[in-house]
Amino acid sequence: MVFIFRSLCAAKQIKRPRSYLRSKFIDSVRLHVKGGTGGTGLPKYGGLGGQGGCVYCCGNENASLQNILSLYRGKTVSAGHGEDSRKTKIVGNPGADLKLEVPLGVTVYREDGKELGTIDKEDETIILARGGPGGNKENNFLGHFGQIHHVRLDLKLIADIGLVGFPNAGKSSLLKAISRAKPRIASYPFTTIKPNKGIILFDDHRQISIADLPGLIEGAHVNIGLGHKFLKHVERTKLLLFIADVQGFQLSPKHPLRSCLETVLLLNKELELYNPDLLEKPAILAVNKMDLEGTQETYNKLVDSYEKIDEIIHDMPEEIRPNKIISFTDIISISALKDKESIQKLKTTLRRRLDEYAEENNPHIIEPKQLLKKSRVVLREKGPKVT
Ligand SMILES: Nc1nc2c(ncn2[C@@H]2O[C@H](COP(=O)(O)OP(=O)(O)OP(=O)(O)O)[C@@H](O)[C@H]2O)c(=O)[nH]1
Repeated sequence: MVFIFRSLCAAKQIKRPRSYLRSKFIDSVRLHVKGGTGGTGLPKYGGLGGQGGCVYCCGNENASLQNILSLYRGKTVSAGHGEDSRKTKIVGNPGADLKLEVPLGVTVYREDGKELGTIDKEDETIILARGGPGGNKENNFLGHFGQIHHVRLDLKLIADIGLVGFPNAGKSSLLKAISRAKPRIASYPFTTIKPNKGIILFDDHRQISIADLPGLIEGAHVNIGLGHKFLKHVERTKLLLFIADVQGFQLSPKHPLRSCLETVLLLNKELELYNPDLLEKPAILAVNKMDLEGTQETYNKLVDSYEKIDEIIHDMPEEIRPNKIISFTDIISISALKDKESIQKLKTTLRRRLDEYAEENNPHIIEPKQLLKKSRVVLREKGPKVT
């Protein structure tokens, strides 16, 4: 009997997924938060009870939602109670606040769906539950309970560039070649199971962040694979970098082999089905694995097809035809593994396009010469008049 039990356990052990598969990326956490109760006042001497502490969250680039979950799973996150007023200490001390450090990009929602705010910068703070007021004349010297809420912390990665591609296209290889990230690379699809973020460094110390979003496959909109689970992370990126294998993509032997053009159209369609607004973002297409033989011809054909895409799209089968076609600002051929020059070219293009995007979207960024001109005009209009 014991033998059978042990062998069953052993069998179970073998079936356990590998450690990297078990290490989950957590991008949403629910918490029960409770502000501290206010301390009791002392009516005889007019003594005031201390205010209850607050629970709040604060932005920290190095924090993760995993940490919060491991600390507070199944527990109530409570701040300290306010101190009662005593004869020797007529004004009670306030209760201790409780600070939760959260990664940048976290949006906080209350149980009623109300959005409390988003943390985009280091040290930005949102109060999750306020402490109750301490006892005073107005409340008959009885301290009040603090607020109690169920809140959801929802993380959307903040990265300048979102890397979008089907499995095995070479996303991890590109991320490794272009940035300092060390993603897992293997010759079989679905190696990447959680988003990876890397930083592209330039010689003049400019840094651009890039996020690799796994799990996107043909049919993700009907929840095949990881579905659209990670696509929410694309929403906050400024630019989309599509990556496609020049040889095309086949999900499994049961599925049709998609050509490179079909792959890009399918990616386009999956994004459209998730959120059509994503198609408005500037996008660049990188065609990967160009070191393989006979790929130049396929690449040339793809570029030609994209030039007259509005004409040929009607001949495409409906399952791969998007309603709106993304217009790529650039189509670049690369080899993430073997051609450093192509990666450098891609890096420069990404930077140029991001700079253009910043200029268009941030009117506060202006050239020094323009700034001087502007301030002269203001001075002439509003400055002291010389008579
Ligand atoms: N010949 C060639 N092979 C490449 C190139 N880039 C990536 N590969 C190979 O393609 C396979 C998949 O590469 P990954 O970087 O893991 O692809 P991925 O898109 O991250 O795959 P998932 O993790 O499944 O999403 C690996 O065997 C790589 O060695 C390239 O430029 N040339």
